[in-house]
Amino acid sequence: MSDRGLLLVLSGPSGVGKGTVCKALRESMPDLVYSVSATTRSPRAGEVEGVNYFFTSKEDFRRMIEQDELLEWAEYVGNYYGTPRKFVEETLDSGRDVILEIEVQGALQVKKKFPQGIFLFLAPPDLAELENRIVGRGTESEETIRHRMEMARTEIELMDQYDYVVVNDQIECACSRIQSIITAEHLKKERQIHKFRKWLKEVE
Ligand SMILES: Nc1ncnc2c1ncn2[C@@H]1O[C@H](COP(=O)(O)OP(=O)(O)OP(=O)(O)O)[C@@H](O)[C@H]1O
Ligand SMILES: Nc1nc2c(ncn2[C@@H]2O[C@H](COP(=O)(O)O)[C@@H](O)[C@H]2O)c(=O)[nH]1
Repeated sequence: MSDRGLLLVLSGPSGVGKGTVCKALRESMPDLVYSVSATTRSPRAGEVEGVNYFFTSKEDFRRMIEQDELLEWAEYVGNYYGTPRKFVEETLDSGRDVILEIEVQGALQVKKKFPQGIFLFLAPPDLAELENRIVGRGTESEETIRHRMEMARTEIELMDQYDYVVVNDQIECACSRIQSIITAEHLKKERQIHKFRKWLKEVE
């Protein structure tokens, strides 16, 4: 039993609002550390290297896979996305909580390797609203939107593999639901550590 930080995995279909909710959450919980992913996708207008993503060539991404530098990775709608392992492990070891904002295939890989993580599925109020949000963001071509919506139907079927499903109806509500979950998980962990220390004393 250790005092490592909590690993939080925020996942869900494209356009549901993961990035938006995660930003609001980090503003209200400034100690929460965001894991910046690597991707082979091209930057969108306004995206900054090392802040939004580490923008990487396919060749470098393959090298990272071969050298086991990624905690998880997935091919999603024609691009690769992955979580740099070392940063996550070092941050958790330092006792701080880390949040990953990743798609579903990757989240389920993390769950296998790291079952003590907290897995949150951010769900849209309904599919029509999800499509409105992806279209409204104005970053994707019609073909990519179609492909991401197809992925969304499969992803939503996997939501019962998560610890929590949080509906993103309103940003502030979704954010405060996640904050309550994090607080409850911290209390749970403290109780477990307390019980473990008590047990250690008894066997000493
Ligand atoms: N609760 C909400 N109500 C209305 N619009 C929202 C809500 N949450 C997010 N949005 C809007 O939906 C769009 C998609 O949000 P966002 O980019 O955060 O989604 P995402 O899940 O991170 O997408 P992706 O997986 O493609 O990166 C944005 O334009 C955002 O402003
Ligand atoms: N499996 C992973 N998925 C990731 C990671 N970083 C981001 N993502 C997810 O990919 C899709 C598409 O992202 P976009 O920025 O092109 O819209 C989205 O669901 C992201 O959350 C990662 O490291 N691993």
